[in-house]
Amino acid sequence: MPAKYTIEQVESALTQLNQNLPVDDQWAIKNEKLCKTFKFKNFISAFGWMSQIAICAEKLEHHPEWFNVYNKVKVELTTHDASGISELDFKLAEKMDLYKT
Ligand SMILES: C[C@H](O)[C@H](O)[C@H]1CNC2=NC(N)=NC(=O)C2=N1
Repeated sequence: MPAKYTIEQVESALTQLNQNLPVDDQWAIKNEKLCKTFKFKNFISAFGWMSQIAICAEKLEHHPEWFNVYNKVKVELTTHDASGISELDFKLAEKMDLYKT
């Protein structure tokens, strides 16, 4: 079972995750979750990306909380088994950025 990250571990991993992202495309911690809203050109692009991430999530055995409306996907990552943020949330976040064109 993944261990819940300490505040220091979250801060450090967040800095690393955001280091190559523009200021308007960064991950943030909100309500103890790793959050970002992804915007696409239309619904098909958003849903295509979600399908790719669904395969990643299955491989990682770690699943996102996300909310899609048309071309936007609001993502809130947390590890239910750890009651907080863990390494798996950062792994999934990396995949999300990687598959976002
Ligand atoms: C057995 C299975 O691996 C676990 O239930 C996984 C599934 N996906 C999960 N996803 C998330 N976000 N948190 C979890 O704790 C979690 N647990």
